[in-house]
Amino acid sequence: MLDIQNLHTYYGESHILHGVSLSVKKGSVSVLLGRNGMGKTTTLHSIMGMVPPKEGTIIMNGNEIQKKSSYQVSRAGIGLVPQGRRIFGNLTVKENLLTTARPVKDGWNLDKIYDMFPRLKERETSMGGNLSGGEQQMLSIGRALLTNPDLLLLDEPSEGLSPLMVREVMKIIKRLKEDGLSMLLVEQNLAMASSLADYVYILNKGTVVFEGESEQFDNDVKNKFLALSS
Ligand SMILES: Nc1ncnc2c1ncn2[C@@H]1O[C@H](COP(=O)(O)OP(=O)(O)OP(=O)(O)O)[C@@H](O)[C@H]1O
Repeated sequence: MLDIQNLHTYYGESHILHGVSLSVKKGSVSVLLGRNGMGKTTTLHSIMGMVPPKEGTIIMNGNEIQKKSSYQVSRAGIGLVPQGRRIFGNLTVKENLLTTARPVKDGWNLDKIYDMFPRLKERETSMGGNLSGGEQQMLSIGRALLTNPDLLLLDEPSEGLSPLMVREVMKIIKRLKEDGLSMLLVEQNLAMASSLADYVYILNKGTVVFEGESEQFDNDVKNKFLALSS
């Protein structure tokens, strides 16, 4: 579904991604790991056209998108749940959900989102800025789903959440996976990453230093490439 080859991305003169290649198969979850500052968010932003790459190709459903703007990438079928959630604080929950929605026959609609996240229905008229971190994460996921993406990019969805909320978010992502949604997940929470991944990539200084099936992502790999164990 998504195939990235040899991506080079810069911020001004700073060369951040050095030839990143990765892919997401239809209906599967690829997880992108790496310590802080290694280029995970930059990879997602490059895919979304927010920080366009200088070199490389990004193919989504057979079409090259590396030169498209963000709204075109969204129309090409990619949704983003951004790091830090990026909720519109001065819009209500319902407005947050509908502002970027793109209805599709038999796709996600407001009722389906409220079935999946009953808490958002209860808080429909609350301002986005007044929600808890967990509620904002639900809202951010719901907002992205309402663009009816074929592929969902999630940037550290567990960041800053309580253990209880991390489990909730994990359940939601599992359910989306069971429903067949393709996802590229950036995560620092190794337990969450391990339980959701079909395929794992590890980034180090803008280069993929490990890739493999989730079974190959064992403690040796974690210790060697992440200097962490789960
Ligand atoms: N807007 C920017 N301008 C200049 N440099 C940036 C900018 N955003 C990120 N960087 C730099 O690019 C590198 C990669 O950052 P990136 O946010 O992609 O890392 P990350 O792996 O997602 O880490 P984190 O988990 O901390 O978000 C870092 O060295 C960072 O300082």
